[in-house]
Amino acid sequence: MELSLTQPDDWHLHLRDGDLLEAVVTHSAGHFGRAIVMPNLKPPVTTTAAAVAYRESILKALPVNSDFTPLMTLYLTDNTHPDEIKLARRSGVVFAVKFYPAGATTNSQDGVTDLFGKCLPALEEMVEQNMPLLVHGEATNPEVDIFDREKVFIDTILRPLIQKLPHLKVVMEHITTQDAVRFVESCSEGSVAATVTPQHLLLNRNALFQGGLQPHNYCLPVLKREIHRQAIVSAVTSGNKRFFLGTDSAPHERRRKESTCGCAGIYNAPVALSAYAKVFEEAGALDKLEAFTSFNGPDFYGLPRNASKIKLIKKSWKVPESYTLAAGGELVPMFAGQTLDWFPSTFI
Ligand SMILES: NC(=O)N[C@@H](CC(=O)O)C(=O)O
Ligand SMILES: [Zn+2]
Ligand SMILES: [Zn+2]
Repeated sequence: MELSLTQPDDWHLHLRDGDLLEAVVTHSAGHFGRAIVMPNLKPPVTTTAAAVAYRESILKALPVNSDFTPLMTLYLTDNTHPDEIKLARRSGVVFAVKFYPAGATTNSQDGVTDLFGKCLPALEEMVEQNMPLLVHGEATNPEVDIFDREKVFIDTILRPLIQKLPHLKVVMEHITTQDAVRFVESCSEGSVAATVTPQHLLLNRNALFQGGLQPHNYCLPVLKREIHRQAIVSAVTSGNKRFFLGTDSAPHERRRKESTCGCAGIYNAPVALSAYAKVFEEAGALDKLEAFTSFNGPDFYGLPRNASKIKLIKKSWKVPESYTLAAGGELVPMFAGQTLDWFPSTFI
């Protein structure tokens, strides 16, 4: 059996820079037509000039003949000036602005400390420019239980934000809870949407502790209870246009994952399409897969759907145990060493 799909895009991707960029970009470019590239580098991509330069280095790292298109983002800070948003829109290469609450996740130290106090002028300009705000939706108050951070963020930041700026386009990234599903479903289509990762569709929090601590299953927002996983699966397989593919593929070297203070992030780019196909197949909803992978994202962003197609072939393949980096070191992918059922062929 095989499926032919309009070429998918990845609406949430970490490509990093330097050696890591060289190592990972081929995996994303092999399957996806475009990707929204996250700006949480060190230092973060806070200006259009930096986004343009980062885009150049991504294009340089691509295999020859690849027509993969990176869609760049700006990293919102307390000091982002509305003029920077205008510049971003005018550049034609920046497609969204990313809101990291300061301290919420990897490289978020320079993120926002007070959205309503500091960022309203920039957000109002984003409404003007029809520039989406992409949100890492977790409360950062250390007293909030880590498993409740998404829900508390919705109640304290996201709902008030949408009430204040109903015309702001918002993507709640990597949703992990039934609360987020309900919230997104309650908002108007075309103004609020969500991306969903393979790990939050296929794993629950038991996967963090199965047979011992499993650092390669650690990402933020952290995996949740089974009821939440099921709610997210129902949402994406229902065909609701508000949900679309965003892998959140977030490579960290093995030594940084297998460490006394391990980094958050799962490297899933090599397995993402196989993993999504598994979710839809198990839900008996393969007919809804293409909208999730290839239609809902571009429709939300107001971009054309891709013209080319890819094939997913139903045959077993073994995920490599690791990928070796040119400069030494390794990346361990999601489902390392395991067998998956759907094999993504290159473009047809
Ligand atoms: N998801 C993660 O656990 N990590 C991401 C950051 C993010 O998307 O929050 C990273 O950049 O490593
Ligand atoms: Zn995030
Ligand atoms: Zn991410």
